[in-house]
Parts: sequence; structure tokens; C-alpha cells
Amino acid sequence: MLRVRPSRQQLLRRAGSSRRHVSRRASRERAGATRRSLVSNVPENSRTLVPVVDVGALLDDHGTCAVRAARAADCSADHIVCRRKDEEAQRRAGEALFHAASQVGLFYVIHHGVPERLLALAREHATRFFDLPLAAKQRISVRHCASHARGFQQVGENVTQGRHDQHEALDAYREIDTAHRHPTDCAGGEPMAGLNQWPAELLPQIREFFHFEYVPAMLSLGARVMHGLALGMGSRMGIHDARFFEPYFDRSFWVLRLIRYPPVCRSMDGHDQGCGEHTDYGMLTILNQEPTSHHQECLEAQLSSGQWVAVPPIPGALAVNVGDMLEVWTGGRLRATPHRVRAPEITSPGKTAEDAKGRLSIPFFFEPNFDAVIVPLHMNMTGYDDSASVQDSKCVFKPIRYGDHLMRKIATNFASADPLAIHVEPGMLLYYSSRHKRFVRAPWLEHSWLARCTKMTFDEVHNLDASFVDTSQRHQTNPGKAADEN
Ligand SMILES: O=C(O)CCC(=O)C(=O)O
Ligand SMILES: [Fe+2]
Repeated sequence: MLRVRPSRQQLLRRAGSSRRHVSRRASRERAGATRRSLVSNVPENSRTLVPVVDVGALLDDHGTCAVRAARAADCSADHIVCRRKDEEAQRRAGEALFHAASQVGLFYVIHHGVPERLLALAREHATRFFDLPLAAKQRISVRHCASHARGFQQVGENVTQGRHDQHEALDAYREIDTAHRHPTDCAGGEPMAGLNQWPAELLPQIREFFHFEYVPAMLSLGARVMHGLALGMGSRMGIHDARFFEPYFDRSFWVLRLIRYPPVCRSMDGHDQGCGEHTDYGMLTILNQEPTSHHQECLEAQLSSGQWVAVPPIPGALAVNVGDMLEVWTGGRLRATPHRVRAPEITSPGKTAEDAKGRLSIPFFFEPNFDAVIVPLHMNMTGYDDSASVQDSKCVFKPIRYGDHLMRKIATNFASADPLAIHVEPGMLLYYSSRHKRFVRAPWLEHSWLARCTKMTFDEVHNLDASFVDTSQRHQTNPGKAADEN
């Protein structure tokens, strides 16, 4: 019998979180078959190569956090997807997840149960934060924190593979209140203990929103995806319990990043790195990108063939990628996907006010507990099918404590982070040029973006001159190490 493929609109409607659409569908149809994206504006490569997985069948066990979060965020109950437990559907969703995570390592999830209103609210909070004057953001700089990890990083401060990333970010981690800590929290990782830095006076609700609404919803989704993956791995990897991974993430040392990428002049050599190529450190990253038609081709993932494909935002879907710890755990069966972000282009055709703001994204890193020791499954389990382990022959995967891996990674991110971007009064971004031996205005950043970021007028930014620049030398920390930027 000829089956009619769903139209693009139908697929998009399904991808939204409307309960009515979901409940009418046959369980077989929603069981999580890996689907191809049929969304307009999605580059051809991504349509065919980045899988879309329906995880709706996995919602039952852990829907509570999302529901609570949705209520707190004043979302309509219509947007909360609830389903009856259907083991066969869950198994198929798990298979689809496992397939996507092993083939590409990056995939979209739909029917994920996180209300769109909550995702949008997170982006609104993040936008309000980035629209603060630079001086206000600098007051909660990572440099004021022992770990150099919790707080704000200005454009260029984050370094990937020795190059300065063209983004600004606010990082928050699971908080470890040193006065009342659990004995295993951050054991041996003292610098990571402590509380996050938020602009409490200027944005009194931001901490509450992220800590008590957004993070619980993300943790809940992360747990569901991990359950699905455990089901998908099943006996072929020696896993007989969907909750196998739970003890390793019940005190997840999660990380939340709010990121804004300013528009750049990509043709200026070397300044189009929004975020350099990397893999993420932990288990799963859940990415909330602005679902607009702008910046469709900023985030890119590398397939195992070596080809790079765009991972554009898809309304109703969240992109998820596998991190290093899952790769270690599975002896390489699941793939920590290399990915990177190209900074948005200033002069994109049909540029609008939206474009000028740059690209906003909110990755949530669903990580193991700080002290979780990740032992490759085949090393401690009977019944594991060794022949299926891609990396066995290379013997590269060894047990590792997540906290140690994290601290090593953070150290490399900031070891060479002598600030190339320098904050100077009255809140302007300047870069040290080792060629010119002085500070200069970053020429690859758009004037209107700098004006927005610094709260200077367009003309003031445009007219910055060297004499003003020279007075900033007192803020220099170690410009000698900065790469030549001009
Ligand atoms: O902004 C994005 O889309 C991804 C950012 C990212 O890969 C990261 O922060 O690890
Ligand atoms: Fe990443």
C-alpha cells in the first residue's frame, strides 16, 4: 500500500509540543523512528544527515520535573506532553537514540516534553543579560572566581585550540555550597566548589529562573535521553536496566552556558571563529538555539566521514550531542561529535535588526557527578559484545573520573586566556595588536554591535581613535602573548 509521506507542515506541527496532536497519533508512528528533517531553510546536508529522534515515548518516568518547571513558568498545561508507558515504544525510541548517537553523535529530539515557553523564556533572560552594559557584566567576570569558570567571559576571552572565540558567555555550574556540602560533591576539586555569579541587582529573577525552572527541566530531559540510550544499548553492551547510568548522574555536575555571538566580518582572516572545533566534555549537551531563520549555518558538526554539516535551529526540536564521557563509557560506540560555531556574518543579505544582535544559544551540559568514575563498559561487564566496540583495537579508552577530565579541560581553555579582548573605561572592547604594539578597536566586530554592547553611541564607537586607545594600557594583563590580530 502506498503511504503518503507527511507534509513539511505536518511534521513541524508534530515537532511542536501540542498534546492533542501527539495523543492522536498511533504509538507506532511516535515510537521514535529516526526521521529526516523536512524543515525549510535547513541546508541540504543537514536534511539528510542529522537524524531527528522522537523521544516522546520516554517521557513517562521523568516527566515530573518538566511539569513542575512548566507550572512555575506559567505555561499552559496543553504544552506538557504526558503519555502512558509503552515499553515497546520506549524500546524503539531507545534504539533510534542509540543509532543516532553512534552514527552521528549529534541529533535532534522532538516531543521532548520541555515547553516551548520555557525555552523562549530562557532566551529572553539571556538576551536581557547580554544587553546589559559591558561594565555590569564584567562585575561578574570569571576572573573574580577561584575556578575561573563561574561567571561572565567577554568576547575573545574563551580560547579554543589556541584561538580566541568570538563570543561572550555566562557560565553557571551546579553550585557547591562549601558550608553544607555532600561529602562526594567536588571531592578533590576544591576550585570548582562555590556559587555562581549572577547580576542579582540588575536582573533579580535570572538566577531563580535558571536554577529552579530551566535547569530542572534540562536535567529531566537529560535523564530521559540517558534512559533511552541505556535501553538502546541493551544486552549487546551488557546493560540490563534502563536506569543503569542513574547513580552516575544523580548529583550531575551540570553546566549551563548562555552565549551570544556578535556578527563579524568573516572575510577578515581568522576572526570567524565563534567557537573553535571541539567535543564536549561530559555525557550529553542539550542545545536551545533561537528558532529563527537567521544564522542557519553557524553551528556545524563533523560526521564520521569528516564532512562538516550545518545544525540549524528547528522549531520544536532540541539539538543533542554526545560528549567525551559517553564515548569513553561505550568504548567509542557512541561518538563525541566534533563541532564548531562560525560567527554570524555582518553583511548577510536581507540583514535585519535581529541579525545585528548576533546569534544566541544556550547549551546545557548534562554531565556525570563530579566524582563519577567512568569505566568503559567492556572492562567491567560480562556479556558485553566486544566485537561491537569500535575502539577496542585502539585501546584508547581508560577509566576516568569526570571531575579530573573537567578540570583538565577548563585549564586548557583558560591557560592561554590572557585577555585579547580588554575591557576599558567606559566599557569598551579593545584588542591588543602585537603587530601595532597597542590596543585597537576590534575591526571585525560590527560598530552597531559594539555600540549595543558598550552602550556608546554608534558615532562614539565609530570615532574611537588611537589616542583614546593608548590610555587603556593600564588594563593590559599580558598582551605580549596575544596573537597578532591585525
Ligand atoms: O553555540 C552553540 O551552538 C554551541 C556551543 C558549544 O558548542 C559549546 O559551548 O560547547
Ligand atoms: Fe560544544
